[in-house]
Amino acid sequence: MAGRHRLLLENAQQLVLVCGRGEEFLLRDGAASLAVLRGASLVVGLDGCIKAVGQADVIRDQFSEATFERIIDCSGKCVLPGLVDAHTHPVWAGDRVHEFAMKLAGASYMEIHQAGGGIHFTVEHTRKATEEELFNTFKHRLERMRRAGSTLVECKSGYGLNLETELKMLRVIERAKQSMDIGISSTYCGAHSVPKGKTAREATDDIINNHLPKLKELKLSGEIHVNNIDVFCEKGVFDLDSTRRILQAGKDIGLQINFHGDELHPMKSAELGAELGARAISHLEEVSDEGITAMARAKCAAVLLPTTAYMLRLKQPPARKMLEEGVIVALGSDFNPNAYCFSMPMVMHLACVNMKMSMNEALAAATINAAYALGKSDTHGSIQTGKQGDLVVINSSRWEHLIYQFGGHEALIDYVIVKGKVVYQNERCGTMSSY
Ligand SMILES: N=CN[C@@H](CCC(=O)O)C(=O)O
Ligand SMILES: [Zn+2]
Repeated sequence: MAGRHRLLLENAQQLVLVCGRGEEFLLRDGAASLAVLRGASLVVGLDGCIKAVGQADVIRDQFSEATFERIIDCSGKCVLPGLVDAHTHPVWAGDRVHEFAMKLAGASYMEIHQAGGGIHFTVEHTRKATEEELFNTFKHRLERMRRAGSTLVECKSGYGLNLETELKMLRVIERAKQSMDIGISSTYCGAHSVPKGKTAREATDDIINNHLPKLKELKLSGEIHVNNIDVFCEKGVFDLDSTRRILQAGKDIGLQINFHGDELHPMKSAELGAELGARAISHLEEVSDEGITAMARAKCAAVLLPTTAYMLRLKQPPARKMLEEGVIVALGSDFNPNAYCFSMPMVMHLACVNMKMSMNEALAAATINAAYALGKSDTHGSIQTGKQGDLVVINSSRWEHLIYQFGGHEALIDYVIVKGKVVYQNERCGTMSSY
């Protein structure tokens, strides 16, 4: 194949496809036989999509007449799909390090929340922050996530709780979507907590009667493209009935359902999500056996958040039971002022050690399954001809080192690539060439 192409990654020791047969997700058995090529190369076209993947000599012959904007010799290195972070709260102002000290001293998440801290502390600061201030910190956080290998990130609003600030946050997310080389799935999370001065019912009515109609209007005008709707379904926050009403109203305006459920108390969130056709439910530390069965049957992804369970010393979600029962298990960093972690490699490590997932299962959960949770596994989450050229190159002959070396991702990751463009290059690989 002649012509001009964007990128050739050549002669990788391991090229981790993740899926070998175009799967939209991987269950336990699929993850066990993760698709990996050895001595392989891949080509990304000028449109940012993968054009060919195969043995290095075959690709060399097939593209002997072609030219490339960039060629990277991956001898001794591994190529993986860009990581997908299925759950983050990255737009906010204010510093809650003092609450970390309180939790270390024994205060619970909900004790701090009910005392007016937690989400409410962040809401106060986010309402006061300007859109520019929020964008600048958000941009920096996205760059740190990308530096750790994430190329598609789910980003929530939820620190406004009033229409004005929720829209301010969603505009910040939209601006990053349009201007940064990283994939973003945006989530309206106006039901992240009950705002001070309102009851849960009043907040629910405000969201359904005011927030969501405005979002629909802005979607039609093309100003803001929100993908998902989220609710913190929790004792003392939004109960099952309010959650149902809000999620259904969001689904009615075309949003995918992806919400916080069964985190601190068994709320039957999983059963509700399966009933409503939720794309994903996050947390699930307190999920019931019936909820697991319902999620598996409904192909509703479980987005597990190891850093929050670790940091709050919660009981771990029953990941092994979910995998045995055929649930699609995905991972997210849950980056937020309560769980301050940007790194999906560390999330995968914690999922293995604390949730007893295998490294294969953790990688599938942080790639194809996380993409599925965001409704994007047709374009992201595995290395396959036609999919977006989002890739991570590590300087190790075994891909598992990305999980095994806890906190080692900054030394391991040589290149992060989005749509075939190198968006991060480790300084050990020389200076970044401009396109
Ligand atoms: N549980 C609710 N929401 C976030 C925490 C948000 C915050 O504390 O600021 C979570 O997923 O853990
Ligand atoms: Zn969350």
